[in-house]
Parts: sequence; structure tokens; C-alpha cells
Amino acid sequence: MMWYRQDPFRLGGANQAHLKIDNLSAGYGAFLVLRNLTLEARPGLTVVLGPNGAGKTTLLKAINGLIPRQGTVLLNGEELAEKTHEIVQAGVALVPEGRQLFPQMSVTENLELGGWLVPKAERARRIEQAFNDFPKLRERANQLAGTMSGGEQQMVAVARAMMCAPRLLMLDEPSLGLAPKMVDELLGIARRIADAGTTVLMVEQNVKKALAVADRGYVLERGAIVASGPAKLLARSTVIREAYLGADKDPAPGTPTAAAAVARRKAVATTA
Ligand SMILES: Nc1ncnc2c1ncn2[C@@H]1O[C@H](COP(=O)(O)OP(=O)(O)OP(=O)(O)O)[C@@H](O)[C@H]1O
Repeated sequence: MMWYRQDPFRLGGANQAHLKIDNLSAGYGAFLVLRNLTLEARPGLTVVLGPNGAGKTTLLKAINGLIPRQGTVLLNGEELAEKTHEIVQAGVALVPEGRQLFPQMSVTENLELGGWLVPKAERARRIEQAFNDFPKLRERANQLAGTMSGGEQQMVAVARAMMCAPRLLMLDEPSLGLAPKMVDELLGIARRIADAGTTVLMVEQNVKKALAVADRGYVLERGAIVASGPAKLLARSTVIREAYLGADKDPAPGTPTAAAAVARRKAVATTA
């Protein structure tokens, strides 16, 4: 049976998604990008940070069944299917990097395609909900998606994913290429979606702003987690400050963050 909820932005309650990943390995052919990765996305907003090529997109693709994976992926205690359409039916939606809208179709048509599995009346109701949640899109309902600004297109992509009424929404670099004000707006939307009851797992390179809206975070480097924790603590951690926020002080020797920083430097050194 297909699962969907009545009220895309306002679910709340008991059935919030909890994603648990254990020992996940995935890559492309013989090239393994992720090795034995362990990660959790609890109700709320979890962000995965990391430099280019760390494996962030690969992680979302592996969860979403776009590439083969090994290991355990549990959604509320149940093994998540490996085929993408079954994963969507289980309540997982991905907004890919680059949005992948249909540029020659209107906003409404893009939203309709996002809800094509849903009966017509319910689809119309969800489009109405999307226009309530994204008032800017109502004004642009008939505009071709390809003619919209980057930020507007990103909103369409998020609204289209919400047409499946997901329990878990995965966002791949929603702020990529956007002006600072738009970045704030998009990250604010991610926060609101999480607050309304959809668990959000977001990949971001905008470290400071992402940690400011997230509940928890992970730092991924060269396919492995090098730091994790509550977003507020992570923002103050040496790993993050040193590698991403421009701090230059070394951590106190022997601390967990010092160990992570050393491991990271070694990892970087071996690729240099
Ligand atoms: N289709 C593919 N075939 C082969 N290798 C790939 C493919 N896609 C990505 N890779 C490689 O996998 C590694 C991780 O890439 P991935 O896109 O997951 O990184 P990322 O952390 O999302 O980086 P970015 O922020 O640049 O998107 C990189 O070395 C990349 O070159």
C-alpha cells in the first residue's frame, strides 16, 4: 500500500521518520566511495557537511537506490527497499543537486509530475498545499520552470518532492549557486519542513548557515565520517572551525577533535 500523509507541511505526531544507517558501503563499479559508514537522521534536520568529492551526493544516491549499496539502511526499524520507486513509496524523497526540473514545463506541471502516483483529487489538494507553503510559486504557477531564477527553481524542486508527502526528505546542496538571501530562504524552508514533521537529511557546503538551522550534523571526508554531533557543538568544534570556518588554532593535544583534525590532515596529505 502506498503511504502518504494528508498534510504535507503539517504532519507532526508519532510516525516521524528515523533513518539509521550502519556499515554502508557504496560507490561506482569497483570504485568504493563510502566505506562502512554509520549515520542517523532522527526527526528534525540533520546536515552532512564535507568538501567536494567527499561522497555526500553518493550517500544520498545510495540511500535512494540510485546506486547499489551494502550494509543496513533502516527507516523506522524496517529495512529500506533498494529500488527507487519502492523507496519513494516508503516515504523517502530526494531533491537532487541541480534540481532536475522539466524546464519546458510550467511550475504546476512540474508539481503534477511530482504527484503522479497520487489520485487526481489528492494531487490537486497537494498542489494547493504547495502553493500555500510556497506563495511565490502560486504567483508563478504558469511560468516555465526553465525561465525562473535559481532560488525559485530550487523552491519548485522542493515543492515537487513534497508532492510525494515524504516522511524523509533528502536535499542535495539546496543552496548551491544561490544569492545569500535566497540561501537563507531555502535553509529556512528546510527548517520549517523539519519542524512540521518531515525528517530532513540535507547535504550542504554552506557550513555556517547549515549548522545554524540544523539539529545535528556529520562531517564527511573521503568517504568517512570524521566528526558528528549536535549542530551547535559541531559549529564550535575545532574540526569545523579549522577546516571550514577559517579558524587557525590547533586543538588541545589528545582531545577527540584534535584526533579528528590529525586524521583529516593525514587523509589530505595522502592525496596530495
Ligand atoms: N557517476 C560516477 N562515476 C564514477 N565516480 C563518481 C561518479 N559520481 C561521483 N563519483 C566520484 O565519487 C566521489 C564522491 O563524489 P560525490 O559526488 O559523492 O561527492 P560530493 O561530496 O557530493 O561532492 P560535491 O560537493 O562536489 O558534489 C568523487 O571522487 C567522484 O569523482
